[in-house]
Amino acid sequence: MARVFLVVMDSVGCGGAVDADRFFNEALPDSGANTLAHIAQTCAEGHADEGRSGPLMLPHLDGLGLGAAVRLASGAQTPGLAATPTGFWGAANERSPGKDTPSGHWELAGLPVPWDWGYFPKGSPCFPEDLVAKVCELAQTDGILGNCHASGTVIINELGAEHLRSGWPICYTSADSVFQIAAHETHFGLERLIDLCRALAPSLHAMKIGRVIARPFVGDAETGFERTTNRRDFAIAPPEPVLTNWVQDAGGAVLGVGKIGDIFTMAGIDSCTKGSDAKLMQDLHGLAETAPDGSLTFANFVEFDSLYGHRRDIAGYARALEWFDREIGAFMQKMTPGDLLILTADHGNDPSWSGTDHTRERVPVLCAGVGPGEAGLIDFVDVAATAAAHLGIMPPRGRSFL
Ligand SMILES: O=P(O)(O)O[C@H]1O[C@H](CO)[C@@H](O)[C@H]1O
Ligand SMILES: [Mn+2]
Ligand SMILES: [Mn+2]
Repeated sequence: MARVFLVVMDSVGCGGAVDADRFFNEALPDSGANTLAHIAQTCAEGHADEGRSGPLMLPHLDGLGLGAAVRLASGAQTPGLAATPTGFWGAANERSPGKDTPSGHWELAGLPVPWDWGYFPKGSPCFPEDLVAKVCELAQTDGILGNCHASGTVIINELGAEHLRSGWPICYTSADSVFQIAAHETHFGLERLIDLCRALAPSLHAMKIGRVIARPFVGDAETGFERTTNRRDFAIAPPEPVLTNWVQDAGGAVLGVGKIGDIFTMAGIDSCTKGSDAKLMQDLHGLAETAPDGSLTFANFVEFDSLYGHRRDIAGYARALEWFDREIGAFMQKMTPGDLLILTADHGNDPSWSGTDHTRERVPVLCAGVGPGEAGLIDFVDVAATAAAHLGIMPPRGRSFL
């Protein structure tokens, strides 16, 4: 019996990317950004004690080789992460010209991004007039709000009241190839927001903008505004078959957990569950019991990134890692002979860094169900090749490191 559980810890990078100097947060290059090392160092200094305390405690992940992977990737100090690995571990470098979620996931699934993504310039307005006109026509509004680079939680608090008054959608972007629309779930309407994003997506994809994202929120000016989990992403489809297709074509079931369905536009995916990370973790535990022989379970846990990395919340990120570590320890107890668990990440999002955008970093690659052993410094596509080879599939790209 062979099964693969490929689990992406969104944004849990480990520094050391060879081209970090070509990626930026505000005006600062990402060289030196290191999500895991900087969290571990801040925890050890006693400066990340909200809702937790002391050095970063990740016994299961560190036991597989997390600290060793950080040190290999970047040479950084990893206080608290000092175990001798019992898993099969390494660190992977990304080649795609992008440090966002689709770039990372496509490449982990065997397809480096074959084009340059489109981006919107800094400043305001940042969107072309014809795009703004199209939004207004589809939304039936006289204008849009935002029209700039922004953090999603900041901009709804700045413009939420104005949005309720005018009814105009809040449109913003980031350092990633995204066009995001925030709108109130009841005042603007959730379905209306999702329909608007769906209708806009083809024109934005033609500009090589990777995703149109609906960002619904609730609340009012007095109590404050808060995003809901009803986010929807309309992404460009991968232009070539990826790991999910390889497995499906070989007759295996492909079970998505979390954003995976959106990221791959359901290409090669039989079913996908959604919800908070806590709910997704229950789904993952359930799949340990039910995923069939020959299957790929492909999961993404996004809250490291969306709740803590972009918000530059070091203590929150540490809490999320410690929760995940406990859960993954319980998951490993449920694994049966022939199961391969691969834990990795899609990019960095160093919560100690300047700005609010992702950071270009290597990512840890940790395997349970095999080992112990060392994969060394590998490429993102080798993750796909390893997963495929474990299921008896000859990978068209990459090299299995097992
Ligand atoms: O600030 P928020 O809205 O969370 O946006 C973040 O989420 C986007 C999509 O994942 C990224 O491009 C980043 O800018
Ligand atoms: Mn991501
Ligand atoms: Mn992100």
